[in-house]
Formats: sequence, C-alpha cells, structure tokens
Amino acid sequence: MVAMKINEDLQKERSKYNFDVEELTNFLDWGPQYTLRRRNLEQKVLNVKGLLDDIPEEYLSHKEKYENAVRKAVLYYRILQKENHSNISDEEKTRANFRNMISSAVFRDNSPFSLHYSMFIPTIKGQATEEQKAYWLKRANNMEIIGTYAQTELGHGTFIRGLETQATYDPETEEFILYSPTLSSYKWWPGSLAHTSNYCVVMARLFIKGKSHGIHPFMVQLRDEETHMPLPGIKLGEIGAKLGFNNVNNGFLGFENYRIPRDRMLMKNAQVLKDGTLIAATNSKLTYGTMVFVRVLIVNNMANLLAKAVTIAVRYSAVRRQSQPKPNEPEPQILDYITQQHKLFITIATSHAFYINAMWLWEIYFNVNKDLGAGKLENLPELHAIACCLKPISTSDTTVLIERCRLACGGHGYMLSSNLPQMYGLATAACTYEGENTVLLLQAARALVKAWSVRVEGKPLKGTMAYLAGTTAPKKWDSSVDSIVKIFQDVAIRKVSGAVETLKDYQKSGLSLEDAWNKASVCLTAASEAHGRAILLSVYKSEMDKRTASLSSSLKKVLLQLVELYVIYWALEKVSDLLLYTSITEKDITELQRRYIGLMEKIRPNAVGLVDAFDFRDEILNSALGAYDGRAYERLMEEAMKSPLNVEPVNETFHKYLKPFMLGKL
Ligand SMILES: CCC/C=C/C(=O)SCCNC(=O)CCNC(=O)[C@H](O)C(C)(C)COP(=O)([O-])OP(=O)([O-])OC[C@H]1O[C@@H](n2cnc3c(N)ncnc32)[C@H](O)[C@@H]1OP(=O)([O-])[O-]
Ligand SMILES: Cc1cc2nc3c(=O)[nH]c(=O)nc-3n(C[C@H](O)[C@H](O)[C@H](O)COP(=O)(O)OP(=O)(O)OC[C@H]3O[C@@H](n4cnc5c(N)ncnc54)[C@H](O)[C@@H]3O)c2cc1C
Repeated sequence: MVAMKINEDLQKERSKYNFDVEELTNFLDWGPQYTLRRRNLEQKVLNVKGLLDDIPEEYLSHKEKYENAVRKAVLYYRILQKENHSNISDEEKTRANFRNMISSAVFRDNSPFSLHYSMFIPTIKGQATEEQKAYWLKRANNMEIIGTYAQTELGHGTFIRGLETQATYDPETEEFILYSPTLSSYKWWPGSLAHTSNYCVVMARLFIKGKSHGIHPFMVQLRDEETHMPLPGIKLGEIGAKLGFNNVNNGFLGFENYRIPRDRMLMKNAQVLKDGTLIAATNSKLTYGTMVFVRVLIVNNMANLLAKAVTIAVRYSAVRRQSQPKPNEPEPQILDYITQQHKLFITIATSHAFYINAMWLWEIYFNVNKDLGAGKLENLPELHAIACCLKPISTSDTTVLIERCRLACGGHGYMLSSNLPQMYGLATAACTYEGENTVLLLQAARALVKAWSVRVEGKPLKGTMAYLAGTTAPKKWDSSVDSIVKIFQDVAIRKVSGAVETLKDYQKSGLSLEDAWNKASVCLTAASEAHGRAILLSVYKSEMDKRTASLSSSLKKVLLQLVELYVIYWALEKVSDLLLYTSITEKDITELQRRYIGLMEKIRPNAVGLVDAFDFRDEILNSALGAYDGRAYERLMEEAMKSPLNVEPVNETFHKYLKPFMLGKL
C-alpha cells in the first residue's frame, strides 16, 4: 500500500494537538460503540461498487442527475435496509444515526428516496392504527413500496388549515373521493413525488355529508405497482430545477375524483366509521406530529452540515498561505489570521452546541411521544414551542456560517468541487421546509405570550419557560460564563415583556388582536429568537458541564474553551441588547473582546484536531479543499480536468461562431 502523502502544514498541525482526537470523536458520537457502528456502516457502503460518482453530479443534465441518483439510491438503500432490520429500538436507531453522514458520499445533493425514510415511514408510525401499521410498515420497511409525504400545495405551505385537496367520504361505497378543485390545490413540493414514489401520505381536507372536518392523512397509491404508470385520476409531474435538491425529484400531484377505500385514512388519531360517523382526535394538532419529529431532527442535521463545512474550511486554511505581513518571512497560513479564526472557530463551537442541544431535544421528543402513546398531551405544547425556536435558529445560523466557511476559502470556495455551495443550498432549504422560519418563530411567540400571562397571574411556569418567572442574573455586570448565560435569559425576559407590551399597546389603540399581532410581529419574532438563544446557550453550557465530567482533563479543557467562545461570541453579537438591558459598560465590552481574542489563540493549536475529530471520511466531505491529506491544489486540478470542456483542445463553437464572428462573417 502506498503511504498517503500529507501536506506538510497539516502534518505540523497534527503534531500540535493537546487532546486525544479519538476521545472527542467518541464523545460526539455519544459513545465509542456508536463510533464503531458508524464506521462499520460507512465501510459497508463504501465497499459497494458504483456508489461514488466518476463524473461529478454537476456536469450531468437535470434528467441524468435524477437517473444517476436513483441508480445509486437503490444500491445504497439496500444496505441501509439491512441495517434497519437489525435488532435495536427506534430510539436507539435514531441516536446511532445522529452522526451518520455517509449518504453525502453518495449524493452531494440529496437522495431521491430521502422522504421515504424521513417522513413517509415516520407518518405511518405516528398516524396509523396498529392494524394499518402491521400492513404498511412492513411494505415500507422492505421497500416493496416507495413513499413520500404530500402536504404542501401550490397555494398553501404554511397555512395547513388552508389546504384545499378534498377527501369526501362516500358511505355507499365506503370510499374517500380525492379531488383537487383548483390549480392552487395541486400538491407541490413533496420530495420523491414526481417519478420515484408509488405511494404517498396525502394530507387532505375531510368532508362528510357536505361538512368539512379539517385536515387528515390518507395513504394513497399513485402508480401501478407493476408498470409504475400513474393510476387513472392521478396527475403527476416534476416541479423543475431548483437552487439545490435537484436529485430529490420534488413533484406535483392532482386528483380527479380518485377513489380510495375507507381503510386508507390513517386512523390512529381520528376515525371515520363505515356509516360516516367521525370520531375526532383528542387534539387536532396530533396530525402535525411528523413535522414536529422532523423539526427535532433538523437541529442535528444542521450540526452535521456545519461540522462538514468547517472541516473543509479549517483544513484548507491550514494549507493555504497568503500575503506577507512581515517582510522577509514566509507567507502565513491563513488560519493564523485572527479574522479567519473569527470566521471558523465559532462554526466549530456552533456545531458542538447544536449536537448537544439536538440530543437534549431528542430526549424531550422521545418522552413526549411516549406520553402521547399513553394519552397524555400536556407536554406537547412545550415541545412544539422549543422546536419552533430551535429549528429556525439552527437553520438560519447554519446557512450564515456555511456561507462564511465558503467565503473563508476565497475564490476556491466558489467552486462546486469544494462542495461548499451545495451545502449552502441544503442549509438554506431548511430555512423554508418543515415550517418557514419566521412562521415558526411566530408560533413560539404564541407560547411565550401565553407564558407571560401565566407569570402575570402569579402562577408557576415550568420547563424551558420556568426562567420567565423572574430574573436570576446578577444586577452588576459579571462576565463569568454562567452569568452571561443567565443574562441571556434576562434579555429574553425583557424582550418577551416588551413584545407583550407592544401587542397590548396596539390593542389598546383600537386594533384587533390579529392586527395588533401583525404590527408587533417583528418584536414577537425577536422575543422568540432571544428565548431560543437562551435555551441554546444554557443547554450547551449545562450539558457540557455534566457530560465533560467523565472526560480526560485535556479534552474537557478544550471543550469548555469552545463553550466559553460560543457564549462570548453571542454576547458580542448581541451587545446592543446587553447595552439596553444590562449594566454592561464600554470597559466590560472591551474586556470581552480581548477575552474572545485570547480564546481564539488558545483554540488555534487544536483547530485541525477539532475538525479531524468530526471524523468525516474524504468521501463524505466530497470536497477538493477539505481532504485529510490537504492536497487542495492537486485535487482542484484533478477536478478541473473532469470538466467536459477539457476533453478537447478546441471546442466546436470556434468553427461555428467565434471564427466567423472574428472574420466579420457573423
Ligand atoms: C427533506 C425536506 C422535507 C421537507 C418536508 C416538508 O417541508 S413537509 C411540509 C412541512 N410544512 C410545514 O411545516 C407547515 C408549517 N405550518 C404549520 O405547521 C402550521 O400551519 C402552523 C403551526 C404554522 C399553524 O397551524 P394552525 O393554523 O393549525 O394553528 P394555529 O396557529 O391556529 O395554532 C393553534 C394552536 O395549535 C398549536 N400547534 C400548532 N402546531 C402544533 C404542533 N405541531 N404541535 C402542537 N401544537 C401545535 C399552536 O401552538 C396553537 O396553540 P395555542 O396558542 O392556541 O395554545
Ligand atoms: C427543498 C424543499 C423541500 C420540500 N419538501 C416538501 C415535502 O416533501 N413535502 C411537503 O409537503 N412540502 C415540502 N416542502 C414545502 C415546504 O414545507 C413549504 O415551502 C414551507 O412550509 C413554507 O411554505 P410556503 O412555501 O407556503 O411559504 P409561505 O408561507 O408562502 O411563505 C412566504 C413568506 O410569507 C411569510 N408568511 C407566511 N405566513 C405568514 C404569517 N402567518 N405571518 C407572517 N409571515 C408569514 C413567510 O415568513 C415567508 O416570508 C418543501 C420545500 C422545500 C423548499
């Protein structure tokens, strides 16, 4: 075997770490057993021939991209399917998969089957009766059928209660008749819908005896299982090229009086009896369960995306040298510029903060879900409120930080072969899907306004809202990490109280609640963001204090430096809030800035170690700039040579257009 030639700068970086990289990898994976599992799965996938692209996806046409993605998806999901049959609980499986990013070795973009696993199967699990589950889950898990989740329509995505697709019950035949009454009622966006899925869960408005009963889920066969032809009454197609997600086969779907049997309504929460009697769900929002599940998982997905982006940018910054600040000295590694560290180290810390928060949120989700199974609904609103803060903040921060990583790689970050532009495309999509970010922050604001009235009544507040009961931050500015975390809670209290006051003032001026809400909505979203940031910071700090207790002192030190960096970064980012709501002075701010610079100097020797510990194989990073060996220039050239334009020295356009043009003949 030929030894891998490693760039000298990277080699030097790797001799400087003062912690054990493998220990950190195990910590991030939530235990060495999960590291092993993940690595085994990665190896199994990479052993399969034909899964990695010879021609980069971006040189394929739209149609070829899809066809290539389906070819790879069947190879890839066969392996995953075997893994899914292994004998572990769903909770354990989700946890084991938290840092599984092997699909990004197969798809730089995303998979045409992603909705099958992320939403179709979870919807069957969450919305179907035991009998329905026994039938549909078996078929879905075996991938005898491929499904998706069709909710959004051309006219409505956010406002689910505005969906127009109709499911009218016909007691004569014991069937539902699915109908798309308008163009705007066409389903529009669902991934895998266009040419991949043959089944899907359709969210439609239930009508019984002419009366509307709100939105319910229906299992719908779209295509013939043998020929894959759309069934009569089904109108299907693809919605076209997008900023990203071009492998995902997002589709449209319309119904022309398409009949399905009664038992195709997923009836765990609400039931329609044979005679058309409706037994309503105990809470209509139980129908929204799959969205809550995915919002919870998104926080973790963002941590993974950030970890990938910053691995690429830090390694590249260690091998890239630029400018000559000191005469007669070599050009420094760009990683030595403090401005570069400012772009990158916060990205490492943010990835950690999101991992920790995602695990914490997953525990809450898992417990609430267990409660729901036992008919206990009281903790659902809090889960919904947390997810409605953390999903928007994690996706918008990730989008900003991936773009920062891309810019940190200069011109080469603009190359698709760096993989950073595609990652930006994936992150920004998450700001919209599964609940548009502003809309979710406004949902969280509803819960905060309610919590405020509980406080005003002098009643106790619980869980993540408990801190709203009263300030615990020190009166005098105190720059310890613990105090700053409390100060963020204080800022949130002030923003919530300010937003409630604004809302009330508008109402007092004669506006309806709805109009007052609209006028106050910028303050309301700011209050939700502040609440979300307070949660992120306090969970990151408290969980790290707990979880690092059993680590080696060297790793603990490095991890707590990142916590401190994260907390101070946000204090400086939100300095206007601190000036408004706390006794911070100009001198305190200068001290914080110095401390922030000092922290970056402490983290600098470990920077490459910290990203190595994310433990992404080169195939997963899929980037000319970020490979383990640091051969960025060689890889950029190798990737450039894959451009179809480099196959011939003279392109035919010379003879067709350029030459006649230059000769004045065109
Ligand atoms: C790979 C990519 C795949 C992507 C897939 C997709 O995008 S799939 C498509 C993804 N699409 C989306 O994500 C669409 C985003 N849109 C939505 O989720 C909803 O339409 C909505 C939540 C914005 C409003 O819903 P609405 O008009 O029906 O409700 P309302 O505002 O009138 O509030 C009434 C009460 O309900 C409460 N409550 C609400 N939701 C939940 C919940 N999940 N749980 C618990 N509770 C919930 C709320 O707090 C409020 O309580 P309060 O204050 O009265 O005590
Ligand atoms: C890549 C991708 C994949 C997707 N996959 C799926 C899928 O598999 N299945 C599926 O069903 N859907 C899917 N979707 C659709 C997605 O869920 C919706 O696009 C999303 O919920 C936002 O809804 P919208 O497009 O109607 O946006 P709109 O609600 O029209 O948002 C437009 C603007 O209006 C604002 N706005 C809307 N309502 C309010 C309000 N009440 N108050 C204040 N401002 C408001 C928003 O903040 C935003 O600025 C996908 C979307 C994308 C981008």
